[in-house]
Formats: sequence, structure tokens, C-alpha cells
Amino acid sequence: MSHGWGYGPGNGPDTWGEDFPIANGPRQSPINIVPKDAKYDSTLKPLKIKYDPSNAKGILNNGHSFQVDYVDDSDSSTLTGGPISGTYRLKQFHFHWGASDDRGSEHTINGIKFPCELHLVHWNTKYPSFGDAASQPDGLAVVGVFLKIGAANPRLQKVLDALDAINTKGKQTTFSNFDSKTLLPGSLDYWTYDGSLTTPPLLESVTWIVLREPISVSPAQMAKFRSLLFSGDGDAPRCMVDNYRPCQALKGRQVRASFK
Ligand SMILES: COc1ccc(C[C@@]2(O)NC(=S)NC2=O)c(OC)c1
Ligand SMILES: [Zn+2]
Repeated sequence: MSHGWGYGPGNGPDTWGEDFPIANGPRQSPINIVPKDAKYDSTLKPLKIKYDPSNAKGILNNGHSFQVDYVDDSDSSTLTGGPISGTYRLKQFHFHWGASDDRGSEHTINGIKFPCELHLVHWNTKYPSFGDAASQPDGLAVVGVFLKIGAANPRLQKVLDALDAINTKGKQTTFSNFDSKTLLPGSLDYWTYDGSLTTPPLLESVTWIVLREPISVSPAQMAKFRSLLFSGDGDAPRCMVDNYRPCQALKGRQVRASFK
């Protein structure tokens, strides 16, 4: 039986280029961010984030991560400002994490991995839909937030408490009235660069906005992430851990900083 892509020995990131040759493209993600090499850009605007908690729709185990999906049929939950032009609508957020606290994030800072990374996915409303936007060079804007081991983060708890209901691939449940803005750190200082989706189809359509300040997560909360399964009901259980792509070559790209 031919397996689709995944994070295992036979279908992991090093094999993705066989079916998705863009894996070796000029603007792949994630990357290692070297703060001293980032260029402060005074023309970068502050991020403007307006999320309506009532747009939260559901939570799904998609077999690679879990995602919280938002109603995106109006401009009620949007990202504007920052490095982007126009209005981008919140579509979903999801996470990447490791089997242990020494790894799990997709982006790294000076080669340092965090135990987890949050991605808030937005699409450019100059295109008719998320699917159309996902194939355009300016189609998506993803806000990346690092999670660092520390005190338990109460803002994560409602999401983590929902995971028991979606422990296997394909499971989903309703998830309503959640303000994903509460997942953001106090500072919205960011690095930005042109990149891609970090899983197949690896489309080079993402303006990355990686926040400098991490949010906290406790060891017990990390154990909750690691309680999920990649596998479906009835399949041999495979723990959902290490669902991150390694850093990709910069290939001449400039990383800009919104802060000095
Ligand atoms: C066809 O559209 C897609 C497909 C996959 C993802 C998920 C992901 O690959 N992208 C990022 S970012 N992290 C990931 O894991 C996606 O997210 C915007 C959009
Ligand atoms: Zn992601």
C-alpha cells in the first residue's frame, strides 16, 4: 500500500521532493532565522490583528497536526498591516511539535529549536477563496509563534482540552467561541520573509511573519499535544510527534525585522 507523505522514515520530509519537486524550490520554508543577519526595515508597519471569537468553527485531527478552523466568509477575522498589502482572512491555526522539549518548531533562531510552533494561517482576499490564494505568490500570510517551556499557559487550555475528542486521524468536533488573539505574546515584533507551506504541496505562497517573543507552554501541556495520533481509528497507533519540517536553504532571501 503506497503511503502518502508524512513524517516517518519512509515518507518524511527527505522524500517529499519525489512527488512535490517544489520541495527544492527557491522560497521554501521553514528557515533558520539569524537575528544579526536580519535587516531592520522602517517601512514595515505594525501588525493589525482583528479576530472575532464567534468565527471559530471546529477542531480537526488531519493526520499531520490538528487545526482549528474559522468561518472565513466575511472580513470579521483579519490580518492587515505588517509586511502585507490588503486584507487577509484567518482560515485556521495549527501547531508543530516534537517528541521531546529539545525539538518541534519548524523555524529556528540561531539554530535553536523550540518545543512547539503555532501557525495562524490567513489568505489574501484579493483572491476569491483560500484554495485560489494558496497557489499565488502573495496568497497567504502565516503568523508563526514559538512556544517555550515554562509556566502552564491558560490560553492554550481550551484547545488542549478538546484534543481527547480528536485523538485519531479524521476525527473532528465543534470548537466555538475562541479568540485566537489570546494565543499571541505581548509584543508583535516580527521577522518576515517570503516562503512556502511547510507540508506538501509546499506551495510558495506564504508571506511569513514570525514573532520574536515566544508564548509559554508547560511540560504537562506538551504531553497533551503528544497524546494525539497520526493514525486513524483501528490502525496501529502512531504517536503524533516530530511533525515538523527541517529548515530549508535561504537561497539568497533577505529576512527583514520590524524592530531594531
Ligand atoms: C493547500 O493548502 C495548505 C496545505 C497545507 C497547509 C499546512 C502547512 O503545510 N502550511 C503551513 S504554514 N504549515 C503547515 O503544516 C496549509 O497551511 C496554510 C495550506
Ligand atoms: Zn504549519
